[in-house]
Amino acid sequence: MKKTVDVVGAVIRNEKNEVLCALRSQNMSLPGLWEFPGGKIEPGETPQESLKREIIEELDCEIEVGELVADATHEYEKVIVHLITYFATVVGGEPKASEHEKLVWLPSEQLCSLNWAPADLPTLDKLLS
Ligand SMILES: Nc1nc2c([nH]c(=O)n2[C@H]2C[C@H](O)[C@@H](COP(=O)(O)OP(=O)(O)OP(=O)(O)O)O2)c(=O)[nH]1
Repeated sequence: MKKTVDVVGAVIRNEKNEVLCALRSQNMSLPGLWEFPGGKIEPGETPQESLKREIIEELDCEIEVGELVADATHEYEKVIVHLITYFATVVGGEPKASEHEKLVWLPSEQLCSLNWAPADLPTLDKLLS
């Protein structure tokens, strides 16, 4: 049976209402696809706690976590990803890519120009609705 992983992602918006998009690098699974930064929820963590921790680890900045955006499951070839996304804002430091290939800020209406990880499509639908 395929493993299900619980993953949390941040829809980080700035004062111009742009969204931070992160490109998965060649060292990561799903290389070359765009995602919302975040990662796997560890045992004993709330999704919000995981998200703050992952963003410090991946982007070296502090966020405040807001409302839920989407909660959806996608079956990949080898794994089932249960992705929960939340709106977030940066409250300390500036996002810097350490694991990702690059980061870009895009207005919502341009998000569909990127090639997103399939699990992220319900989040995109919410952002564009
Ligand atoms: N962080 C994040 N992961 C996502 C998104 N969409 C999506 O399908 N994923 C997948 C990619 C990974 O399989 C998993 C997240 O795990 P992770 O961020 O710890 O990725 P990872 O590269 O360290 O995973 P792994 O290769 O070590 O298994 O969820 C997203 O928007 N954000």
